[in-house]
Amino acid sequence: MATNRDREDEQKRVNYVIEEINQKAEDLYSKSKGLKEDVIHLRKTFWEDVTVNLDEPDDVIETQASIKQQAELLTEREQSHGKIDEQLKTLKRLKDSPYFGRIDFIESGEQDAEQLYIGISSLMDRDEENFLVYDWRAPISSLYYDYSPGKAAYETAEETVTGEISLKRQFIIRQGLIKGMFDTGITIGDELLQQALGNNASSTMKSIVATIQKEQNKIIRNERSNLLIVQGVAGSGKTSAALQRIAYLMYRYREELNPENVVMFSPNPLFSSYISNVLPELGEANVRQTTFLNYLRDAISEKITIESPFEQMEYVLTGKADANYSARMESMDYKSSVDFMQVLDNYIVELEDEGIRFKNITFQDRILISKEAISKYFYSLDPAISIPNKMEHVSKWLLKELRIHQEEEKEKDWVMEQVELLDKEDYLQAYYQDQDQDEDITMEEDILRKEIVKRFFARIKKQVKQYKFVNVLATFYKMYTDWHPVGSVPANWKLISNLTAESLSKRYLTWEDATPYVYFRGRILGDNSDRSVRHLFIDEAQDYSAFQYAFLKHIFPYTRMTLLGDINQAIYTQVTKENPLVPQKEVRNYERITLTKSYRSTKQIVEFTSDFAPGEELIEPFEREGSLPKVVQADHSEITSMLVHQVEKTQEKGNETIAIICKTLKETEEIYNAIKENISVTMIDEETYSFQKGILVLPTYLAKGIEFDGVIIPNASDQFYRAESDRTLFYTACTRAMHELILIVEGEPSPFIGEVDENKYEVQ
Ligand SMILES: Nc1ncnc2c1ncn2[C@@H]1O[C@H](COP(=O)(O)OP(=O)(O)OP(=O)(O)O)[C@@H](O)[C@H]1O
Repeated sequence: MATNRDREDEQKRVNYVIEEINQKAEDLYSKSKGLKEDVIHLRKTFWEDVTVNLDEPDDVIETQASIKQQAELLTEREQSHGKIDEQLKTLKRLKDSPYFGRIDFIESGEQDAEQLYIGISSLMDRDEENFLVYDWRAPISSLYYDYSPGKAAYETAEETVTGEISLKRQFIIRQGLIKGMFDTGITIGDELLQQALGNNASSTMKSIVATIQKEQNKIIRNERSNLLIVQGVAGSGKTSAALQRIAYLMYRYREELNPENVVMFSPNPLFSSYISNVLPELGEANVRQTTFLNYLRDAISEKITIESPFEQMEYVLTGKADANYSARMESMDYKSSVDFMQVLDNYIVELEDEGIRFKNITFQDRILISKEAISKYFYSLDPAISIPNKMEHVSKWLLKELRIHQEEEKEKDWVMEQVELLDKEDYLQAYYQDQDQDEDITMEEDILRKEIVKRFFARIKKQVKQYKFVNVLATFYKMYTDWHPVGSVPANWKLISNLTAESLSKRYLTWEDATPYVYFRGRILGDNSDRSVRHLFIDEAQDYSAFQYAFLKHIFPYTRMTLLGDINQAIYTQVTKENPLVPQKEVRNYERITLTKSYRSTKQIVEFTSDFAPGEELIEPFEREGSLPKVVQADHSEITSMLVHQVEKTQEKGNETIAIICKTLKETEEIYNAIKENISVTMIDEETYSFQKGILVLPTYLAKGIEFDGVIIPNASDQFYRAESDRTLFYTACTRAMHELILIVEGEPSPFIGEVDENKYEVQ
């Protein structure tokens, strides 16, 4: 146990460190000021210090060299200034809270313990001799996360260092003052973690560096695996681990990795903004964050509408009355499988001989090069050439043909009409430009005609370079109208084909067709496989289909992947089959880490939700006490007033953010309209990018990955959550709660509540 004396000593050290920080900051500041003045001066006098002489070729070269030298000097000063700015920012962060942990470590063979203080960034003393603070990502800092006092070891690049930890101490330091200090024994739990988890939810996620747990540390520091699969129960810190892992990798590979090399797929835009503070809080820039939907939208770059996964979900949940419901469900199932990729591949093989659709190249409503001619040229090429390479040949051929057309167009009457519309400046510019390029052309009119046609053809040429002459959508459409896959197809294949063709004819891709289409497009036009991406993180990985995984592997063949998810929260039921989170033989060369401890919710909530969790995985609560979940019975007429009453009661207990989580968007809108007159409430939909503390109403699929102080399920009756397929939704909704969970039931409660041991909740 730390004594008062210890605390005084520690505060003295904090004061000393802050003094050092102040001193360093001051030194840096004056250096920075000097540099800033240098930069301003250099910019002002740039030309004065350059010798400009353009008389002779040699002089020109000398002038260039002189400019280059001056520019380099300026860049170097600017960069140093930028670096100092970064250092000053880090010092500012350290000044508030220089560190959060201390380890006393006696290395094997040594006599004395070394005191290591651990914080978000490393800090040397003024003389740059001793570490006052170690960066939490330094190899030695892993001691703090992996061990309690006693025997311990850590890995460096060269060796394993063994020894003994004689003291492990945690701190809460704010504004330079120690607010809390705990010594961790072998058996004592993590008090800092207790405190952190007991706080209210915030509208943005926080970093967890002070309290990373051993299992999480394995994920964060994993450097071996090309594919790291993390199956973790709800609230086990998967997203947190992913973000600290990014910060770790950025530190570890600082020289080679920059934020553009790391991509993170998030479940929805709200989630993206929810997590966007973590990396900056750790002193790192945010990496490329997107949703898979947006990624596909960008990849298509055509005027085609893509259904969002949420719209698909809404259909699955509310579209049962549709006559084509079962066919569509079958279609989703079929198109989510890897087998479907094989179907596309078979179709593509046939396209090598015939069937690719092209578009006419037109100009002013005249066909310059017909689609038939393009097709003929395409299929006359050597069959051994791949389809995308043939496209390249076609593109080059078209550009050549266009040049001939351009020559012909030049002589036509419309060109002269356009020449007359040119303003004076364009006129002169065109004249001089062409004179520079081609001295033979002396006739002014000819020059201007040429310029006009060039301008008009520029757009067509650009489109040809982008392979816009290929009608990918029509070729894809034909797969459903003029072709039949070999092998087994779903029973409703005819109907599925008709439905798909119908939506394609409206330039609409359902979510289940979107990835297959992007894959197909890439196989025809050439994939723009993104080699700049070195690390791909996929959060909520249980919601991706086997097809989508196969596609991602195809697009990012050399990228290291970290998949994080929870099979219990697989709300898109058709995708769980063949999901990499489910252990299986086929996935090779991967490492799998399982997280079983749930940190988000109180022990009472975790014990309640575990009883109806869909899977068999072990779920362990973190020992944080709270009140029992409440099941509140209400008549139809009093549902709204009961909901409002429960919200108010939950607020009175000090909970700031309360989410009313509904099954569908339809239900969300109904509830929102019913209560908005009575309380101040915000509705969250697919377009919502951020939220404030307060009362929110939203569908489960948008609450994914996020947490709230209190959660109220407004319709936890068997009418809403009965089917087995509702289980993951219900589980996901309930596990969003940190401190309070209330379920309102009209009539019979959901059978999932019936599966819970009766003394794990309270009935009202
Ligand atoms: N080591 C830790 N220290 C402090 N807080 C933690 C730790 N691990 C997890 N938490 C907290 O637990 C909560 C859940 O973490 P996170 O959202 O990362 O879990 P998750 O596994 O992604 O959850 P889910 O799958 O349910 O969305 C967060 O509030 C997070 O800050």
